[in-house]
Formats: sequence, C-alpha cells, structure tokens
Amino acid sequence: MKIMVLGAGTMGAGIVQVAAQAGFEVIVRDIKQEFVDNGIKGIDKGLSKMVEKGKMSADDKNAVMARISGTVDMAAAKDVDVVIEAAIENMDIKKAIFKELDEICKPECILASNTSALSITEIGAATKRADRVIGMHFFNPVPAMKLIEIIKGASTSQETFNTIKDLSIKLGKTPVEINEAPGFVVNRLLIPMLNEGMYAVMEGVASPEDVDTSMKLGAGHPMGPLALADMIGLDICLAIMQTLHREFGDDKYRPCPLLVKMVRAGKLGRKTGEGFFKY
Ligand SMILES: CC(=O)CC(=O)SCCNC(=O)CCNC(=O)[C@H](O)C(C)(C)COP(=O)(O)OP(=O)(O)OC[C@H]1O[C@@H](n2cnc3c(N)ncnc32)[C@H](O)[C@@H]1OP(=O)(O)O
Ligand SMILES: NC(=O)C1=CN([C@@H]2O[C@H](COP(=O)(O)OP(=O)(O)OC[C@H]3O[C@@H](n4cnc5c(N)ncnc54)[C@H](O)[C@@H]3O)[C@@H](O)[C@H]2O)C=CC1
Repeated sequence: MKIMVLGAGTMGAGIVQVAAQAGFEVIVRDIKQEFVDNGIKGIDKGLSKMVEKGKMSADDKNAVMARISGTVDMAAAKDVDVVIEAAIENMDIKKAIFKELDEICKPECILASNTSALSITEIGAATKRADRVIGMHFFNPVPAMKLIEIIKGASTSQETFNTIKDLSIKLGKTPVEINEAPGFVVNRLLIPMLNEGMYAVMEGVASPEDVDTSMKLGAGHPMGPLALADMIGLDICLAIMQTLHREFGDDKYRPCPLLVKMVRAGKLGRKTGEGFFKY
C-alpha cells in the first residue's frame, strides 16, 4: 500500500514518520520545496534522537528514511492507495485539495483528512467518491500519541472504514470509531478546556505558568493547557473553537478574545517562537 501525505508541517511530518516506521512507502507533498525539505529534515532529526537513545539502530533509521520521498507535484498522487491530508484547517482549502485529488487519484484510492474538527461529509461532497472519503485524526506529537479517531462522514462506506481501521492498527495506533460531529470526541472536550485556561489568564485569575502548574499538579495532566495550546498552534486552537461555536451555535464555545488577539498578532506558539510562552 503506497501512502501520500499532503502537508509536511507539524502533523504531516509526524504522520510520514509513523507510516515509514511501520514499513510503508510514503510520499509527502507540500506547496514549497523548502517546506518538504524542512519536514523531512525534522523526521531525520527525530529519528537520530531515537538512535542516540538506543531506541533504534542506525540501519533501521536509514531504512525508514529510504521509504520517504518528497515532492511539490500533486501528480504524484496518481498511483497511491491512500492520501492523508494534513494541510491548513480551512474548509475551502480542504475542499479544493480533495477536488483536485479526486481528478488525479485512481478510482479505488481512499482520501482521508487529518482535520481537527471540520465536516468529513462536507469535504467528501466536494468529490465524486464520497464513499471513499474519511477522517484519520492523529494526535500531536504523532509518534507519541496512540489514539487515532476514524471519522465516518454521512457517505463513508463500511469498506472504506474497515480498510482505514486496519491501516491505523498497522500504523501502531488505537482507533476509535467516530460518527461525524463537530470536534469529534477529543477536541470537543479538550479544546474548550484550553480556551477556558486562556480566559483565566485574560481575566487575571492566574498567570500562564500558574494555570499550567495547577492543571499538571492538580489534575495530573502531562502538560499544562497553555503549553499544550502553544504546541498545537494557537491558530489551530482558534479554528477549532470557531468550528464548535459555529456548528453547535452555543456560546459556551465562544473563542477567548485573548486567543483571537494572539493569533492576529502572529503569536501562534511553538511554530512562531512565541505564544503563551517563549520558545
Ligand atoms: C489539535 C488536534 O486536532 C488534536 C490534538 O493533537 S490535541 C493534543 C493531543 N496531545 C496531547 O494532549 C499531548 C499531551 N502531552 C503529552 O502527552 C506529553 O507531554 C508528551 C508525550 C508530549 C511528552 O511526554 P514527556 O514524557 O513529557 O516527554 P518525553 O519523555 O520526552 O516523551 C515521551 C515519549 O514521547 C516521545 N515524544 C515526546 N515529544 C515528542 C515529539 N515532539 N515528537 C516525537 N516524539 C515525541 C518521546 O520520544 C518519548 O518516546 P520514548 O518513550 O520512546 O522515548
Ligand atoms: N497541530 C495539531 O496539534 C493538530 C493539527 N491537526 C490538523 O492537521 C492539519 C495540519 O495541521 P498542522 O500540521 O498543525 O499545520 P501546519 O501549519 O504545521 O502545516 C500545514 C502544512 O500544510 C501545507 N499546505 C497548505 N496547503 C497545502 C496543499 N494544498 N498541499 C500540500 N500542503 C499544503 C502548509 O504549507 C504547511 O506546511 C490541520 O487540519 C489541523 O487542524 C490535527 C491534529 C493535531
């Protein structure tokens, strides 16, 4: 099975690494060669750390890297079996990508999105193969997080679901079956909590450090909500809150004004060097 990943960013690079480590040939496409190169360099760096820690042999690392290729050319999608899209969390961009893939890919190719919260049904409706469109929602950092949410849109076939469930297990993930609803499970529960942490900071209840310390020591979280938001990307967190707010029409999902301001200022967290914390 040949896999293509669209997007060599935070998530795309992690998905490529996991697929290559599981033994699959994987090609990664981004819109600029420098983004492709940076994504592949990041994978190489992560695997080198594992070699240094004695968790992987140098030969195995080289074999994994040999299974990865990169391109800026969408035509590379023509002979793959599964495409996993991890591009920007924007419905119009995702629909345009899926329409283009529908014209390039072979009829039996499955098209999956790693979207955080957007409708698989709506993405599928932009193609002529809605039965073969599905959500494969990985979690950040992809090599470390065991869960994958497999999201069925209204037209996703059982055959497509079964194929992707088998693939997810081969990728070393634990799949859960999600019948499409905004935010699926994890983001519907988790991101509003991060949003409330931002309200606590905005209202002067506590500093970012103390909000995070509170949830780590008081609730046993591995990372504080604000450090986690910085790792996810504040742009992604805002996009998810906006989707939940729009789709449910419930003000409990209103995005924190401080989050909106930080995204407008380009302070997106780790990926820009500053969010609630400096990196
Ligand atoms: C936004 C969406 O749509 C969906 C989402 O992703 S929501 C966000 C979901 N993710 C989370 O909630 C992450 C919460 N944080 C954690 O679980 C942990 O802090 C963490 C796994 C990120 C780091 O764990 P830690 O114990 O503090 O660090 P560390 O011991 O270095 O890492 C543990 C393992 O994870 C791996 N790891 C940690 N960070 C990593 C990274 N950035 N990339 C790859 N692997 C990583 C390490 O290699 C290590 O693996 P080994 O045990 O094989 O060495
Ligand atoms: N950041 C996170 O913690 C998580 C994000 N996601 C979702 O994964 C997707 C990607 O998120 P990130 O990796 O964080 O974003 P990112 O901004 O780090 O990476 C997105 C990449 O997509 C590329 N891209 C844009 N248009 C493209 C196209 N037409 N073809 C190929 N590549 C294209 C961009 O150049 C960029 O490199 C989003 O839908 C996001 O909601 C899902 C789970 C977790």
